[in-house]
Amino acid sequence: MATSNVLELAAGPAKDKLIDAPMPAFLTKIILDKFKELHIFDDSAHGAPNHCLVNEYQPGQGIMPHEDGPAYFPITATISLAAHTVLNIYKKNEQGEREAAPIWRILQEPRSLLLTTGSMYKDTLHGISDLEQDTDLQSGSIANWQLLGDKSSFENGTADRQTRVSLTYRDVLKVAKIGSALKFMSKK
Ligand SMILES: O=C(O)CCC(=O)C(=O)O
Ligand SMILES: [Fe+2]
Repeated sequence: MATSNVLELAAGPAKDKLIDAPMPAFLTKIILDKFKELHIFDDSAHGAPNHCLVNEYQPGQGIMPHEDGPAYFPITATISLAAHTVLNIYKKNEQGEREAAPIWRILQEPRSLLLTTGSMYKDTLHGISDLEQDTDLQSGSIANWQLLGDKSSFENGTADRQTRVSLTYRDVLKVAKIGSALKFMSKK
């Protein structure tokens, strides 16, 4: 599958561990205040996100269905910039395997915020198809159709993908202070 370009700032030495480092101002200004105002991360381990993934998707690029997993406090805040996409949500069957067809499609508008939490975080997978155009955009097929800010861009039922940048904010549960992280690395 054609996938996005990813910028990961302050990734940790172990996969599920974050090296404690401040996020750059362009990822925190305005946005983190807004999250506070909306009480999004009030109950999370650090009371605020400590990690942000920046993904850039060209038309035709997507991301394989996956779960965000237990390394994070179970809330994901995704800001979409520049263009829309359609996020496919998949349920797991009794064996814990992903069902073939998505159960919901979520239309993420440019400048929108999507929060994934609760059973949506724990019991479903999400992915973005590697399409150049989204089709069947209408109330019967898009779960959040009634919540859209500007339906006019999607009213003919199709929308060409354009370059989209997403900011995915999460609270990584395990954080290594930089001092102990350096000790850890020098032991190798
Ligand atoms: O770009 C998106 O909106 C999805 C990204 C995502 O699922 C992730 O980073 O875990
Ligand atoms: Fe994800």
